[in-house]
Amino acid sequence: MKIFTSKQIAQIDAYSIANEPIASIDLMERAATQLFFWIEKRYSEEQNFIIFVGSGNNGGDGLALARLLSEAKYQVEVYLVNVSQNLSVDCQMNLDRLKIQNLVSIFDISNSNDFPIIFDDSVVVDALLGSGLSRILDGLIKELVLYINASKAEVIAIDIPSGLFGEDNSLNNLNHCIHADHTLSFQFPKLSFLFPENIDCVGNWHVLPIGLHSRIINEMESPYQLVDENFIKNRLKKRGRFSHKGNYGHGLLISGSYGKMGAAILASKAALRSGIGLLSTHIPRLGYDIMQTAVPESMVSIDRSDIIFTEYPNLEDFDAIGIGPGIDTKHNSVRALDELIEECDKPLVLDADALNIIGQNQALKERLPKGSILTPHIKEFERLLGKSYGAFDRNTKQRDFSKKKAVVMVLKGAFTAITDEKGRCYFNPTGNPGMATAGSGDVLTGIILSLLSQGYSSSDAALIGVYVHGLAGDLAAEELGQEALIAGDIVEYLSKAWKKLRD
Ligand SMILES: NC(=O)C1=CN([C@@H]2O[C@H](COP(=O)(O)OP(=O)(O)OC[C@H]3O[C@@H](n4cnc5c(N)ncnc54)[C@H](OP(=O)(O)O)[C@@H]3O)[C@@H](O)[C@H]2O)[C@H](O)CC1
Ligand SMILES: [K+]
Repeated sequence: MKIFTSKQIAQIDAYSIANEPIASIDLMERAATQLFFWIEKRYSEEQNFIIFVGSGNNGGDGLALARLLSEAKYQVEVYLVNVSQNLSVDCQMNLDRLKIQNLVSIFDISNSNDFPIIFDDSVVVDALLGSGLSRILDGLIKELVLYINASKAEVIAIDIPSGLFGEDNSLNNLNHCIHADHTLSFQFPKLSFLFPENIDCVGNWHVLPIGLHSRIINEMESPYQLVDENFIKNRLKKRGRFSHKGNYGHGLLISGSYGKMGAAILASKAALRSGIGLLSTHIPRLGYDIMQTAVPESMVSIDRSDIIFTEYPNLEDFDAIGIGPGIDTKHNSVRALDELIEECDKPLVLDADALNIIGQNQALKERLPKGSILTPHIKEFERLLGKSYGAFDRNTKQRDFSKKKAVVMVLKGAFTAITDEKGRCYFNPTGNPGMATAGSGDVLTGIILSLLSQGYSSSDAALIGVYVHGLAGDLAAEELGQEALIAGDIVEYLSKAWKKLRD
């Protein structure tokens, strides 16, 4: 699913109104009806709703919802905060309709003495401001937002939590935005919902389709996309009946150091559980017995050093290379990585300590082979590209870097962001907080190495790898719970995850 900016969504609205065609008041009614259906499924008629309404079309949605809820016998009170004095045309029309219906008490809020008592068991609907937000909140509306946030009542935000921008919240104070339990967003999620730092504002978000025009949605370009299962399934290659292990590539994984052999084991197992034909794992000498015992399916390449990575085998023999998990950042490893980056003309995935080394040696960053995949978490990302003002800024940096260096970058976290050499950004929906556990990243590196070795392009290897890694984590968490989940479980559940994708 493409993700559009608030400006683009306004254009899509206008196009739909002109070309469906549909009157804007009827589009608002359609939106409010979808809100009503969502609420009706979850709350009994005894539930009382306090709906806070602003002066724009977001407020109009709230007023139309108030009418539909009261018609269905829900208890509803409406509080109108006439922030900019003039109501939008459709907001005014819905206010008039609500007054004519005469079932709902409507109160004005002109100062903080007018704020109602919010009981813990009320449900608050936030229809103060939507995508028309043009500046950060201040004055009465900020006070009201703080007041709502201090209550224990459940909060449902319409379209977007009031005060939150659809894209860039770098200069925003997130404490001054509504903290919703649920956000009901029309047709598309907003870009800002996909940035982990906004999670307290957005809560659980749900997309409500309102039938915006498909032609404009198909034609309008966006660099942002939210991945789904079909998107991934369509990228999978068939495994032919007559194929043999030579068809699925030979990968080289450079991983592990004294005390960190677990990283090499996890990444190797993950590669082998993701369809690779042959795997060689290059490890320091003292890890030999451990590796041969724990992962007999992998061949072993031994470093001259007992404890760290200082050299690598002839790269000619391999289809792809993965380097980083547990290699440490000692002087000789830095030198060996430097040499490898200089020489490597094979698809390459760099993770963990390989990224830390590059972060400390910025010249290496300039020499990354085109098509390389970098898989940092946020700390590693900052070491590579510096601090950011916020998630949007960070995402822009990531896209720019991918484009400038023609590399794929995977910023790991909730909604892992994958950027490609065209500056496009794909957000991954799978995964859960239980996967924030030691070794989880090593597993991802193994999966991506496996896919690269099988001949997938860098961007497909990253997209499929991140998706299946998250899916395996989700399937594992379903059975084991998030707390108990360890990286080895992600490896164990890869088989179920791949099967699900092959169904
Ligand atoms: N997506 C869809 O297809 C549909 C969306 N709908 C709903 O419409 C809103 C967007 O409505 P819009 O009227 O454009 O915007 P808002 O309701 O957010 O409000 C705009 C007014 O608020 C003022 N404003 C802006 N920022 C602030 C602020 N910080 N403090 C106070 N007031 C503010 C703004 O004033 P300006 O001075 O900036 O002009 C406007 O007066 C969307 O979110 C959906 O909920 C449709 O119902 C159906 C289709
Ligand atoms: K809102």
